[in-house]
Amino acid sequence: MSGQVDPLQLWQHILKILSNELNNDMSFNTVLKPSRLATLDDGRAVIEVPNDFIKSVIERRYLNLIKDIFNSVLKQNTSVEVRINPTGFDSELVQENLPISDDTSEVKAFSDDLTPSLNQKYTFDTFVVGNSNRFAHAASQAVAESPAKAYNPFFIYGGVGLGKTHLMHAIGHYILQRDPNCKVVYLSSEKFTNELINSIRDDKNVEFRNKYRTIDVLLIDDIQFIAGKERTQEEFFHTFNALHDANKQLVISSDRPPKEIPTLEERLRSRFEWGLITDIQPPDFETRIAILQKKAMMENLIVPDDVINFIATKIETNIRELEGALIRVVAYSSLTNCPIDMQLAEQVLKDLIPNGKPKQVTSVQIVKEVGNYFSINPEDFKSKKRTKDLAFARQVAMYLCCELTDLSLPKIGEEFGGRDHTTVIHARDKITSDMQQDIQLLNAIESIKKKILYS
Ligand SMILES: Nc1ncnc2c1ncn2[C@@H]1O[C@H](COP(=O)(O)OP(=O)(O)OP(=O)(O)O)[C@@H](O)[C@H]1O
Repeated sequence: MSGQVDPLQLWQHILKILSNELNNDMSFNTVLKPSRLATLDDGRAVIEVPNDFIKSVIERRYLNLIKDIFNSVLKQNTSVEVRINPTGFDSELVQENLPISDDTSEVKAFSDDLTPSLNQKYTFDTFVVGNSNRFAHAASQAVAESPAKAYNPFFIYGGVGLGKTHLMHAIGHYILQRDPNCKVVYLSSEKFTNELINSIRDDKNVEFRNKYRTIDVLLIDDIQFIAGKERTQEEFFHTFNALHDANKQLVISSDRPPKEIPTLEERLRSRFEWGLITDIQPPDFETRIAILQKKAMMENLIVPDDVINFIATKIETNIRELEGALIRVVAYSSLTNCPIDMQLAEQVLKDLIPNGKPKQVTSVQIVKEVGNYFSINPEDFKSKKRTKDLAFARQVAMYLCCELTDLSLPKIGEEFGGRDHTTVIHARDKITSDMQQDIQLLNAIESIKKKILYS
């Protein structure tokens, strides 16, 4: 039977099943998608992947599932081997030990042809409105209804994980729904900077300018990262003017208001203040409950009210963490086959300190405990080395820094040898996702956390 199968088609089919099974875009896109079925002979499948990291993740986590799918699709016992063969894969995947581009899959920037790539989940429909975000939500809707007419620029600021990106994407979706030909571009200011640097390097300034000055709606996230980058500010200033003069909509987000962004040129600051500035505050208890209920409903999860209340009481300041806690409880229940109840929730979330993150934890303590656990020298966390074990331990440590400290993402990057904040975002999201599928990792991280918090 296997002799008649087109490996390419078969692999596409298997990937499709895997994607459904895993119900997890991030692992799928980053680990499984960059792979191919090289040969299939006599019940023996060889899968090729671009690097050792992907190989080891597939072997550790997905091999049995892949085998099962082969068996059921081919109706014969199939052995599966994973091999490294970097040729023919995207060069980024091959060079890097980590198979991931800078963007998290949650928030993909647009592709080079400026096709918007917005997270499907971030719409107005899925956004829960409460006192903390009512104004930002209403203003976002007004902007989406009448781009470049209501408020231009529209500036949203607020703390980490409070829904700024969600609202920006919702604006993008809404505008595109009404006018699919509208050129809507979403990107982070970091991406803007990187593209600018590339354009300078490749002598493509004109192309860069034309690209950004011919769009209808520019959604630019995390503008605070252009602080101190003079050339980027200069270029963004011209982009801003060109778009604004042409009556195009600009939506800008930041973790703080324009006047508090250090080393932001005055002319940019004043432009950011031309339109409407609105903030998002941490959600109140009722909104946290509503967010958890909505999330559970969207994911078809049945979570008892007392567990929802418990999570909403434990986590007050960050909606991403709120969702993360719910996911952890649900993952733990499905991995251990225990029902979701208060006992389980208390066990899974016992290390969470009420009222947000414990301020006293430092990255040094985290690196020490993670290093102890994985038998890695703390110094190595800052190094350029990227051996498999070290890279993984570093991601765990970055994840814990996001969870347990108040350090900003760029600051965490700095603590790990000057790595980019997008690397930190990737580490955080990857470990969050891995924990949902790997009970051992979940337990390991719980035990490291306990050491950090209580010893
Ligand atoms: N009001 C809300 N209703 C439903 N989900 C929300 C709401 N606010 C935030 N979220 C969810 O919380 C998570 C974090 O939100 P988002 O990424 O938009 O935060 P952010 O403010 O852009 O954070 P950062 O500063 O880290 O970029 C997302 O999954 C988002 O969908």
